[in-house]
Amino acid sequence: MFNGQRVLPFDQTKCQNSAQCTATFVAGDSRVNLFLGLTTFHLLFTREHNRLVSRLQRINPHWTGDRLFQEARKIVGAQIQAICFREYLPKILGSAFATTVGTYRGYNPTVDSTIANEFTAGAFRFGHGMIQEFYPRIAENNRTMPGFNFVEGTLHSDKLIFNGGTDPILRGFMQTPLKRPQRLTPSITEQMFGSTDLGTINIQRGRDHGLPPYVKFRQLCGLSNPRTFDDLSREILSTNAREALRRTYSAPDKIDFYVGAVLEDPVVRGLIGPTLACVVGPQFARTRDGDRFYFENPGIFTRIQLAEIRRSSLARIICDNGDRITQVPREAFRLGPMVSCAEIPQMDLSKWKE
Ligand code: HEM
Repeated sequence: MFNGQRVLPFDQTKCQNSAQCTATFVAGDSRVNLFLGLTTFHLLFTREHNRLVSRLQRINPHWTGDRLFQEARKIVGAQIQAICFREYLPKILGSAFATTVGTYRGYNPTVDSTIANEFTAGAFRFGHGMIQEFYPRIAENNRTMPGFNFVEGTLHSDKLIFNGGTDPILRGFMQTPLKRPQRLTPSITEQMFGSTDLGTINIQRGRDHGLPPYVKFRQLCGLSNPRTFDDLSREILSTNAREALRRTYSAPDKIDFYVGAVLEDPVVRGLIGPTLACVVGPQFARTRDGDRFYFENPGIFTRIQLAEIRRSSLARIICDNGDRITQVPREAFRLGPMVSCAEIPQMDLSKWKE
């Protein structure tokens, strides 16, 4: 506990004396302090782990500390997978979800679940286009309170601890629409990276990693092979964007994968274009199908426990682990009327009684 909040452990090396002390958290991923939103989600899932441990301890008083830790860890891993495959990916991939991820058919030991270079060095960085310039914060009873510019929210975990905790940030997220189109915002092109910028870094990283050009991915994904920049007009609708490509590249086959891919308009009911969907979807399918511990693989949980995991949701995680959240939209990733947390389904942990 710190300042009345349940927080992560502090990085002691960043606070050797009170005069030069920055509030920096440690977590399983070194990016935990990168952005207040990300820090908030690290906090939520750590709190969920501890919440599950206390509940499971009441249900199974004979379990050892180790057993409680491992069972809670297993459930949180399953909840994250459930949120990823049932709530997040369908919204990112829209109509491409069924064709690129599809239904789960059990563990397949021949599937290589490691991350593809083109996914991490290029495709999944589409998320950089989702970053917004300004994040509103919303207090209890829907009162607005000062929000923060993206850059103010980076590497500033102190703002979480001393400035209202998780809830105003979470309410702001749940009630702010996505940015469209998802172009890189000035914070990350002009402010955060000194003389370079995140778009440039992504392009250069793709080249470092030897990613083939955008047109090669189009071919692999069954799209047309463009001879002119206007041949891209089915996927890149904006004439301004095609004009900018024409000014920047000598020919369509010179376009960097990252640039062409993020300029595509989204697939039906999705948020990314067809070339990105064709790299992102199959990656998640392999991550799932080649994972013996994927939560829906028979034998990982009992059938009754699995039914409970399927009742979990990001909205429920927010209700249970925010500082004092009482209302959420039914689906945390979708704008909608705020309903009482009492209306959000929750797991019945008595199914873990032994
Ligand atoms: C919160 C704001 C974010 C910031 C400031 C940020 C910044 C960065 C930076 C500096 C890198 C390293 C680039 C390099 O050296 O190649 C990176 C990598 C990456 N980012 Fe982001 N990012 C953010 C959000 C996101 C989001 C929302 C996504 C996806 C949905 C994403 C996906 C990735 C991926 C896949 C990599 C490559 C990771 C790896 O190869 O290990 N990022 N990001």
